[in-house]
Order: sequence, then structure tokens, then C-alpha cells
Amino acid sequence: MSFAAGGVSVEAVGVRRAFGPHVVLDRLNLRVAAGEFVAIVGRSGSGKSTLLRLLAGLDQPTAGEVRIDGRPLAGLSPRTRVLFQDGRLLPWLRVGENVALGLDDRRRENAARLLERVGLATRAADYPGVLSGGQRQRVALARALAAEPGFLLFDEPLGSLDALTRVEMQRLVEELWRERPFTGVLITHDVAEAVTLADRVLLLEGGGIRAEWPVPFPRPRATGSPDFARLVEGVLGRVLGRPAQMT
Ligand SMILES: Nc1ncnc2c1ncn2[C@@H]1O[C@H](COP(=O)(O)OP(=O)(O)OP(=O)(O)O)[C@@H](O)[C@H]1O
Repeated sequence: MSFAAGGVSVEAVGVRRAFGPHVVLDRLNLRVAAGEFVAIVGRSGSGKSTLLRLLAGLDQPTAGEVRIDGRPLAGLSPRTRVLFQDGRLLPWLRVGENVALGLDDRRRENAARLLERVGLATRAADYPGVLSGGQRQRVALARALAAEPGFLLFDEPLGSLDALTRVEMQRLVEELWRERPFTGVLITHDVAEAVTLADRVLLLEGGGIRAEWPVPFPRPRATGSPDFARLVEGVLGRVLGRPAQMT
């Protein structure tokens, strides 16, 4: 299946992950359709990163199964990329080399195009260390997308950015997702960010997905609208444990 086909489907079926006696996820079920963008929110310690690692194939469930396009996932999938908070660029390689690392010739062309698309073509010869945090994240985004992933996981990637850079990155992620659809799962503490980017927001609580909010607003989203604020408030109220006010 090619990139343009819109990504892979992702499922977690009856997933349990325990660390010794400590059960973090239990009988968790989740389905993300090919090309869909889902955000997972939850309190600190609810197991968001644990779930992300399982979906990425970086960790194995104690019981249950993760499936990509219906096939059980065993280890890293070549179609999956993860965008981490720190970007994880290799400091000894130039920006252009970081983006093109490990790619075949055709995807190397993608790499150059994507670096331009994220506004950093002129920085290709620089080392990551001289870039700002936001620039490094844009390079990491270009690198992830150059590999033509069917599934892109975002592990709080914008958490350390200042508010303006963060809004810019959110727009960029959305634009790139619309241009070249992939299946996206965003892990975030930021409910407004979840509602800005996702087709659906899921709440992870008590080891499973406990609530779900479809986001009905057309893109790009008017984040200043009363409807947007109401949905953010509804989700936030539920995350923090006030009576559910489902929208
Ligand atoms: N390798 C591990 N060994 C033991 N316990 C672990 C391990 N990884 C995670 N845990 C535990 O699992 C629980 C969930 O952790 P996790 O990092 O998934 O939560 P989170 O929702 O991502 O939290 P935060 O939002 O604070 O990053 C925590 O109690 C944590 O201590």
C-alpha cells in the first residue's frame, strides 16, 4: 500500500500491559481507521506513553494484540514513525543528512521537498545544535514524513515549545496531514491541541479508553469559536473528573 492510500488501520484488542504487579492497561480496545487522526488525552500516569510504545511496536503487551492493517504487530513496523518531544535528531549529522538518513533515492527527494515545506531548506547544511527547539521539531517532522509513514505517532511533540511556535507547528502538522494523509495518533496533555488536530479525542483512564468525543468542526479549525471552547471545556471537565458533560 502506498503513502497516498491514506495510511494504515490500527487496532488494539484486549490489550493488557503490566509491570510486575502494577497493571497499567487492561482489556484496552481501540480502533483507528486508515487516514484518521486521533488524540489520546489522560491524566499524568494514566498510561499514555505505555500505550504509544505498544502501538509503535516498541514494547509488547502482556496480553492482547496490536494490529496494523489487520495483522498482528510483532516488533517495529517499517510503516510507523514516532515524533518524540525532543525530536531525537542526530547531533553529528547536518539537518539535510538527518532528514534523508536511511532513505532510498526516491524518498531522498521527498526529504529535500519536505525540508523546504517546513521552511528550513536554507538550513540543510547546519547542525541541529544551532537550531531553535521549534526548528528542530520541524526538522523531525520532515524526517518522519520523508519516510512516507502509514502511521505517525506523536508523543507530546509540541510540549516544550512556546505558545506561538506551538500554534505554528499545529498548523503545519495539520496541513501536511491533509496534503499526504497518514494515520495519526497524538498523545497530549493539552486538550485544546487535541481538539485542534484530531478527528476524535479519546480519554485514557483506569487502564482503558473510557470516553470519546468526535470533533465535528471543519478544518482548519476556528479555535476561538464558542463551540470549540465548549468542547474543550467538556473534555477537560471529564478528564479532571467533574461530571461528564458530553457534547
Ligand atoms: N518500564 C516501566 N516499568 C515499570 N513501570 C512503568 C514502566 N513504564 C511505565 N510504568 C508505569 O506505568 C504507569 C503509566 O506510565 P506512563 O508513562 O505510560 O503514563 P503517562 O500517562 O504517559 O504519564 P505522563 O502524562 O505523566 O507522561 C506509571 O505508573 C509508570 O510508573
